[in-house]
Amino acid sequence: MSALSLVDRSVIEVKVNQENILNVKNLSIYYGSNQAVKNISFEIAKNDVTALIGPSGCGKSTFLRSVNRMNDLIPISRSEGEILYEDINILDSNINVVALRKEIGMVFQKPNPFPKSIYNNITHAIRFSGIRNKSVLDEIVESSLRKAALWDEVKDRLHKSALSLSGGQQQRLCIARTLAMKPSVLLLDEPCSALDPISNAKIEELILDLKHEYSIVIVTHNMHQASRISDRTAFFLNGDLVEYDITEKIFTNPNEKKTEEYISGRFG
Ligand SMILES: Nc1ncnc2c1ncn2[C@@H]1O[C@H](COP(=O)(O)OP(=O)(O)OP(=O)(O)O)[C@@H](O)[C@H]1O
Repeated sequence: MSALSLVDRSVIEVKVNQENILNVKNLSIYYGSNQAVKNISFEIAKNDVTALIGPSGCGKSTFLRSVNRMNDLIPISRSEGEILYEDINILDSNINVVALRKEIGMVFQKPNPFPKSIYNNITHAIRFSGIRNKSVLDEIVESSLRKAALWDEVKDRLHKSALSLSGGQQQRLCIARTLAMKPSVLLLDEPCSALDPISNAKIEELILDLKHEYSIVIVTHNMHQASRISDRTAFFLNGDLVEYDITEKIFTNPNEKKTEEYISGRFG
């Protein structure tokens, strides 16, 4: 038996005992009559990095947005099925969406800091929720920026505009802003696609660090990125979940021919 297969087995054994944080059951999502996600079911493990891959338009972002109900903002969107988070169906009409988005935070493709200071970007939502004590806010700002690996770069200019930061720093600020809400799940929609290779590497390093504390779901078009940072990978095609498995398996020995064709660059 090769050393690699021994490693694979131990990885799989650990994962089997892992707790799930999200349980997707028979989920379908429509925009008017267009069904963008087709009756998918899978479980997302706690403290894993789960990558969603697949060609453009296959439903990755639609699925990701449904996990913190961002699709609610699109009037023609509707969904069927369930996404269970701690046994609560996120899609229920009586869910407190504001509270849900604190628990399940989202970072978008393009860094979108507020046109405010670095400090105020972090504290904006927290102050809104009623926390005004300066030393508490200072502590949250420092710990969030440290977790996002940005503190050392900005600690001397917290009151400067966030827009003065580089693209990569802005994206880490957006991650820090999300972390400040103390989420348990982080949804990342192509967070590196607008960034240079060095910023990209920093975000990947950060994701690997954050997964000890958070469960992370990331949409990426970058196959190398998915294989470098994720524990499990879900391959979407035309709204179907074609295959979902341990990342190493998907990238070395997928079950489905379509998965193999996609990851080897034959389409998409
Ligand atoms: N706001 C919207 N209104 C109507 N249809 C939409 C909307 N957003 C997405 N769709 C449709 O849903 C389907 C899935 O799109 P989605 O953006 O989820 O795919 P994706 O896999 O994330 O693509 P990409 O990799 O290009 O971001 C596509 O047919 C798309 O046209």
